[in-house]
Amino acid sequence: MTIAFIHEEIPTEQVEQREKVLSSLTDAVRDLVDATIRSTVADDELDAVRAEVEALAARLRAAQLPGPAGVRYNSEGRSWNWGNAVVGRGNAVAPPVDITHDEFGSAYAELTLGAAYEGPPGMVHGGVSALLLDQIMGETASGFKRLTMTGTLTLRYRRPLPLGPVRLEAQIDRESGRKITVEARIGVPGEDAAVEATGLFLIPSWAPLDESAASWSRSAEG
Ligand SMILES: CCCCC/C=C\C/C=C\C/C=C\C/C=C\CCCC(=O)SCCNC(=O)CCNC(=O)[C@H](O)C(C)(C)COP(=O)(O)OP(=O)(O)OC[C@H]1O[C@@H](n2cnc3c(N)ncnc32)[C@H](O)[C@@H]1OP(=O)(O)O
Repeated sequence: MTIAFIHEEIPTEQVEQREKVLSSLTDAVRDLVDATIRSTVADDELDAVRAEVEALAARLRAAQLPGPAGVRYNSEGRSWNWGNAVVGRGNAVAPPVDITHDEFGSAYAELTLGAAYEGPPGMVHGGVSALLLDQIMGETASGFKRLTMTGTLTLRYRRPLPLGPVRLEAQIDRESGRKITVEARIGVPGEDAAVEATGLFLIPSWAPLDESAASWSRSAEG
């Protein structure tokens, strides 16, 4: 197994320009996903749209990475993970979340979950809540200054969470050596939590305890 960050020497300004353009495309694709789920147009119209979508995919495939997007960084300390399943700016499958880190050890996010994230009728899928919680908790544990991986995630689903606006909050509860315990919750803004989470995040034994991003390019062999 190898976990490696990719050093790519692209100026930050260029990364940010690309990210802006890519994010707009991603938003449009998310809208396409929502429109597809909720469309009631006739079957032949669905078929005509499919043909156009296939043509668009072919245009994007004109130049492709050989595999997933990975996590990349430049020597100015800018990193980008556009394929990430939760926060990837190029990933329309990812919920539209933007996490704010208050200070080291605490974070929050507010977003709206639409039809693409449904589990029980009209409710957020429990796995989507877990996905969002795992990410905000992982980022909180890491603080972007050390590599952390989810070891154990415990969730308590207290009440159904309706689709619509949601708020996530996370904070570090305690730390001991390579173990960081994070508490988090997701719910309707201003209401009691729908899901409460406790997670044990681990700094892998092969990773430094605290290090700047640049040296995380080393690999784990195991
Ligand atoms: C180049 C720079 C780029 C810059 C990028 C900037 C930022 C990007 C970086 C980070 C991003 C920020 C945040 C991350 C955001 C989101 C998080 C996403 C989270 C994930 O999506 S992540 C995928 C799911 N996750 C896994 O894929 C883990 C698979 N697994 C392993 O990789 C190993 O298993 C590991 C590493 C967990 C442990 O391995 P290890 O060798 O380090 O530790 P070892 O086994 O020796 O155990 C030492 C002590 O931990 C205890 N322990 C071990 N495992 C435990 C467990 N699972 N639960 C509870 N306790 C556990 C033992 O019981 C012992 O305890 P004691 O010392 O008390 O005996």
